[in-house]
Amino acid sequence: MRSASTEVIVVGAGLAGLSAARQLQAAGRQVLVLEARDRVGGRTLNHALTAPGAKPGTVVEIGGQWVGPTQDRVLALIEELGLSTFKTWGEGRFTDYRRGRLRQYSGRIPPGNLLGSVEAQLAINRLNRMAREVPLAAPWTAPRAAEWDGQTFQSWMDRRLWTGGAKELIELAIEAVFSAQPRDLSLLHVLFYIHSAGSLDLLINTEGGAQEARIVGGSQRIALAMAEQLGEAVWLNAAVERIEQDGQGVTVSGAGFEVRGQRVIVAVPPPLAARIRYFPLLDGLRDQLTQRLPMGTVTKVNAVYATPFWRRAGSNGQVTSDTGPIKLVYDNSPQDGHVGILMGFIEGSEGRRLLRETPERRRALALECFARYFGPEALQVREYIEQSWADEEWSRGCYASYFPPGVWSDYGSALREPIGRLHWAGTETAEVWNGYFDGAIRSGERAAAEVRAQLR
Ligand SMILES: Cc1cc2nc3c(=O)[nH]c(=O)nc-3n(C[C@H](O)[C@H](O)[C@H](O)COP(=O)(O)OP(=O)(O)OC[C@H]3O[C@@H](n4cnc5c(N)ncnc54)[C@H](O)[C@@H]3O)c2cc1C
Repeated sequence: MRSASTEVIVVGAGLAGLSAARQLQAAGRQVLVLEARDRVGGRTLNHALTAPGAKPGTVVEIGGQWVGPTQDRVLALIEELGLSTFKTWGEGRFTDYRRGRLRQYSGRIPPGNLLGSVEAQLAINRLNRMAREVPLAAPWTAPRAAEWDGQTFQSWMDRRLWTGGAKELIELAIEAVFSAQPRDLSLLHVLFYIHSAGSLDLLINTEGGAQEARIVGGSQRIALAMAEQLGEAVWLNAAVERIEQDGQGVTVSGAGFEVRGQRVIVAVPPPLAARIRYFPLLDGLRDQLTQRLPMGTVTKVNAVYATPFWRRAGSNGQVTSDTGPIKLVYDNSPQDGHVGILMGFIEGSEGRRLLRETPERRRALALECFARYFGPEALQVREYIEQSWADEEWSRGCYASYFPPGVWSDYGSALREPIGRLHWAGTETAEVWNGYFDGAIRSGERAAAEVRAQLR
């Protein structure tokens, strides 16, 4: 039995947990991070390429990867850790595939869909305005919270959007941001998320938005660098099963380990937090909240080629499509482009539909999409990497939890509120950039500040 005693125990070595631990250690506090997996980084994960022609050590991300403007905490952390970023590849024309037609275009508006694009932009402006009315700390106190949390985003689209083109574009944006369908999401949650990021434009744009830049060496380096600084304060293969509070402190345990501390920060996604057993029992409101925060569904596909051949044809590698399973594609090649990588997302309903398919069938369907957008050269793949996040024991979905109708209104107050010696972190608890790296880091720093205020 491995055992230890410390001041603060952090459950989860994702960006939230590691940021919390880092802050506490910097403040001179004793801290121990317990991580279920045999690695740190949670929803960030680098994959070392094995494709012939790939330089040794070249990685591609199979979890989260981008950072962008206004994500100030993650950008500052990247700098503090001595890491750097590079721009997402954007030179060349965009590709749109719709109703069986392939078109390349420059600028932001896909051709042949002018009315739909104009209506979609008006809808985005309207959503941005509505979002500003949602208080980030307490979305359920928005003046129209009852109305907005009483409907799905799909109901709003059905009432407000007239053209098929606008419906398709807005639906694609929702799938891209939440890896869920408009029918799954509360309108209030969509508005909260937009305000949390700043605007829907910031959420969906590459240049000037959340997809603007990548991290040299892969995004998992942020977590790896923090874990290196924390050294022996991070225990891997330590899945927390039980958290027991008493008058003097708290005992956190799992198979083969037990740790005693003063405070605990639980920095795992809400559905995973619900799988830990708590003594005394958590109150019903908190437990029912975590029963109602499902994770999105996404499989991320990276296909490696000898060269980024689409660039020769004037394409920037970015695709929007009405035909799945991959409806969004990016050029994910390494910074120097010595091999080419196309990355596609299988999101929401498409992702759910393919969960029970064989890996061979998923691969065939994914490559069929790349070939549809970039021609038969896209079948000459040197390495194919797919990551299904719903199948991951310690994530059970991605990009993050989402709020169905009514959850913010009836349960929102239980999201961050500490319970005795328990504090809650994780990107799902963030006010700013909820669901993103930046939100995860902010949540960890907020939880660390809460704990510091309690420790004598
Ligand atoms: C495919 C994909 C693409 C994404 N794209 C982006 C992007 O481009 N930009 C962006 O900003 N964000 C992106 N995201 C979201 C981003 O990755 C997350 O918001 C962020 O990494 C969450 O960090 P976290 O620390 O809150 O949670 P996590 O990373 O989930 O960390 C939680 C940790 O807790 C551990 N854990 C769980 N249960 C237990 C337990 N019982 N005991 C011990 N440990 C436990 C887990 O193993 C994990 O390491 C993406 C995510 C995915 C999957």
